[in-house]
Parts: sequence; C-alpha cells; structure tokens
Amino acid sequence: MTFKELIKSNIPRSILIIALYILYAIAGALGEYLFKNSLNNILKGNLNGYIYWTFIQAGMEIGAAILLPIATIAFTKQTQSYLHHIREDIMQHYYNTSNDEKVSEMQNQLTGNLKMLTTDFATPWVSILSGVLEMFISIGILLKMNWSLVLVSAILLGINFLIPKIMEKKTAQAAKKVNVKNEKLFNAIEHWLGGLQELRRFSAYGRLKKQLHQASDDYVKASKESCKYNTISYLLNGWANALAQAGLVFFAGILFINRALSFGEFAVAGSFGFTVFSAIWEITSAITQIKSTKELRQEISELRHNEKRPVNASAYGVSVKDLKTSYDQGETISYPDFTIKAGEKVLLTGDSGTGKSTLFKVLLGKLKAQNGIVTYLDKNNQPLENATVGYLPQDPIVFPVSIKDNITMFTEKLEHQVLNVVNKVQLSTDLAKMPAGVDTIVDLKNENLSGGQRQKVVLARSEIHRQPFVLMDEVTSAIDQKATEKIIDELLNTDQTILMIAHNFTPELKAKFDHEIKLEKKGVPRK
Ligand SMILES: Nc1ncnc2c1ncn2[C@@H]1O[C@H](COP(=O)(O)OP(=O)(O)OP(=O)(O)O)[C@@H](O)[C@H]1O
Repeated sequence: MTFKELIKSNIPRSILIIALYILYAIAGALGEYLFKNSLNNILKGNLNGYIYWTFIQAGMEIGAAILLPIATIAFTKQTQSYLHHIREDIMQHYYNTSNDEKVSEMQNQLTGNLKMLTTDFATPWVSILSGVLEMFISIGILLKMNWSLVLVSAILLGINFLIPKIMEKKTAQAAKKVNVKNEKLFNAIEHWLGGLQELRRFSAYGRLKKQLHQASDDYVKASKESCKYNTISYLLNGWANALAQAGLVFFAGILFINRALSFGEFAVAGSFGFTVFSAIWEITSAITQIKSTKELRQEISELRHNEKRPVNASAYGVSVKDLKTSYDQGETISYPDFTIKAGEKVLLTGDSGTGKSTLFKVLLGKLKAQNGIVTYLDKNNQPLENATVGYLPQDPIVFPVSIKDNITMFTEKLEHQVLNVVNKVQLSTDLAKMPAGVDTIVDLKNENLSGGQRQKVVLARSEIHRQPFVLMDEVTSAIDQKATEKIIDELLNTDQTILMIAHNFTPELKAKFDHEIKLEKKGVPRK
C-alpha cells in the first residue's frame, strides 16, 4: 500500500480531492489574512471598512468550513474503495496458497490490519495533504509581510522536523507488536471458542477464561505500549511546536516595535505562525504514524503479490519409493514402496499414529518428504510432473448453500447428474425425509445434516466431478454398515483411482479392493 497507489486507484476522484483541499486551504488562509485589514481599519477608526472586511473574512471561513467535510467524505470513499481491492487481493492470496489452516491469520489481515491501515496510514495522508497546503500558503503570506519572518520560521521548522525522529523506531516496533498479539488473540478465540460445546460439557469455563484472558491481556498490554509511545511522540512534537509558535510571535513583536510590520500584520503573523507550526505538527505526527505501518504495509503488499495458481495435470496413479518423512521434533516414518496404477482401488490401513494421514499430506504436496521419490502417473501409468490429486477429508466440508450446489459446487452443467450421484452415495432416502430435497439449504449453525449425511454429500461431490485419482480419509466413518457397503460397491465400480484410509472394514469389504497397504508402528512397514 503506497500513497501513489491510493491516488491511482481513482484518478478523477483524487484530482477532485486535491482540488477541494487546495480551495479549503486558500479560503482558510485568506480568512485569516484578511483579519489584518479589519484590525488596521479599527485602529484607524473606520467602522465601515472594519465591517466590510469582517464580513469578507467570515465568508471565507464559512467557505472553508463547507469545503472540509466534502473533501473528507471524498477521501474516505477513495480509501474504502482502495481497501476493498486490497481485501479482494488478500482473499485471492489465501485462495491460491495451498496451506488452508490460516483462518485466524486471514481474519487478522482482513479486519485488524486493514483497520489499522485506515487509521494509521490513509487518514494521516489527509493531515499531510491539508498540512502541506496550509503551510505553503501561510509561508507565502509571511514572505509577503517580511522575509525575515520566513527565515526565522524555517529555522524553527527544521527543529520541529528533527524532533519526531527520536521516537520513530519505538512507535514502529510497538505497532508491529500490536499486530502479532492481535493475531495471537484471534488464534486463541478460534481454537478455544471453536470447542465451546466440549468445554461446556466438561465445565471447563475456568480454562477457557484463562486462555482468552492471557491472549487478550497480551494484546491490551501491546496496545497500551503502542499508545504510550504514540503519546510521547505526540507530546514531544507538541512541545516543540508550542515553543516555535511563541518564538515567532516574539520575533514579529520585535519587527513591529522596529516598525517593520503594521499592527494588523503583527497580530496575524502570530496566527500564521500558529498555522505553519500546527501544520508541521500535524505533518510530522502523520509521518510518524505512517512510518509505523511500514512493516505491515510490506506484509500486505507481499500478500497482494498473487501468483496465479498453477493448473497442473490430474494424476491417475502414483509410485512411491524409499519414502521417509518426519515432523520437527517428531519420529521418522518410513513407508513401504508401492505403486497405484490408473483405476486401481487401494486400501490404506494401520493402527493410529502409523502415518496414514501423513502419507496423504505428502501425496497432496502439503508436507515435504525427507527421503525417497513420489512419482505421479498419467492415464498410461507414465511419470507425470506436478500433478494434482483429489482429496476427501474425514470431516466433510459443506457450505451454507443448497445440497445441490454443495454437490455441483456451482457448476450448472452438472445439475442433471445430481439425482444419479445422490442415489449412488445412498443419500436419496435421507433426502426423501427433507421437504425441499436436494434444494434443502445446509444450515451450518443448526447442523440440519447429520455427520453421515454430510459425508454422503461430499462423496456425491467427488463422484460428480470425477477427479481421476482421489485420496479418501475415512469418508464413510459416520455412515452405517449397510449403506457403507453399497457406497463402496459403487465407488469400486468406477474407473477412478482410489486410495482410501479405512478402519474397521470387514474382511469381505476389504477383499473388494485391489490391494491393501498396511502401515505398522516403529517404522517397520509391511506391505
Ligand atoms: N503436525 C504434526 N507435528 C508433529 N508430529 C505429527 C504431526 N502430525 C502427525 N504427527 C505424528 O506423526 C505420526 C503419524 O501421524 P498420522 O496422523 O499420520 O497417523 P495416522 O496413521 O493417520 O493416525 P490416525 O489413524 O489416528 O489418524 C504420529 O506419531 C503423530 O504424532
């Protein structure tokens, strides 16, 4: 996120915003400057002149007061539509990355971080824009009155610019810490509130409270620290600014005594000094705020740098040789060599913890093999590079749309096959009990589908999309024995290649598969 990008996101609106701020600054400055004429007319005892200039001045001030909110609304619109694009890019990024378990990180990026960008990046730019304009116009007016006023202002300004440097690093570090703690808080909410029912069942409110308390405490502490450094920075800037204003008024007074300024000019010089230094204060505070978001902006721009999701060919089979994997600080798991040819139906069995799910992670490219070769095969069982395989997890993922859409995944041309696949996965009897049938909307909150029904929906989805090679992780674990047997018969009757993890299958059911890969504990695999 850069200012240039923000401007470029809608150039005509950007021009309008800049024009509105220029007009606002001119109207405001003229209003102040013309006060000089009112004062000089009072000193001369000219009432008509005084009234005339006072009305002109008031007109200018009213104009400025109307222009500012219009400019602010236009700028807010610009920022929000730009953030909308960023939000879309971030969504695209998470859609494209293969690692799915990042809900809390995504939430943090889409809510907390974008909010932070609005308050600490976009809004300060308004202060900079209006501040710079006010400063230049005021300096121009001071120059018109007496060049030495500008010289003294410049020296005082230099000092004012240097002051914020003292706190810059601290405020940036503190902002980064707030971001880290915010993500941790989101993580805690996701992980602990996700299991609320279970915690209730075991009366574990104390533990829930402790976990969330800790995470929110850390976040509050980091926010407080960030606020503390921002306040110190604000105070330092403010003090330097107040001193500079007093210095300029003092110098204008000397010029008045030496008759280098009229009384009216002396009076408004102070007010222009105030405008210049207030503008500087606003600008420096805004710059500090913007700089504090540097790392955050870098992180977001990396997220926005979306690479296209590669479209890989579909695998029809796989060959595994000398495969070993291990997790950090975990045991090494060795796998037997095996080949699954196109169209074969293979069962993957083994006790808990023998590495069945880990093998799936390697085949899906989510986990790197420590040793060995995994070769995907095409239709003719020839090696294939960078191929994709389908995957059905044990916990079926359904969306809050109709059962039909959950099966077709919004591909209209597949709709005519829905009833056929619904029969194959034994979902028809379940649908018969639902008044809306396949048009029943899946209610994730009230769970209107049972675990077994959800598994059937996901199996139907896989069946209708016909991925040539699918890894299935206990996909019938919640379905009754009779229906499971019928579903397996249907699955085995297709030309799909299937590698299925299953527990507790009867010997008769197992015998229907082409072969079985049995994993054993302690890295002693047996085929
Ligand atoms: N993310 C992880 N980090 C560290 N160790 C892990 C991780 N995931 C799994 N393991 C370990 O790897 C081993 C194999 O686990 P895996 O989940 O592959 O077994 P599994 O055969 O699928 O078990 P189950 O039948 O219970 O699902 C286990 O010892 C497990 O503790």
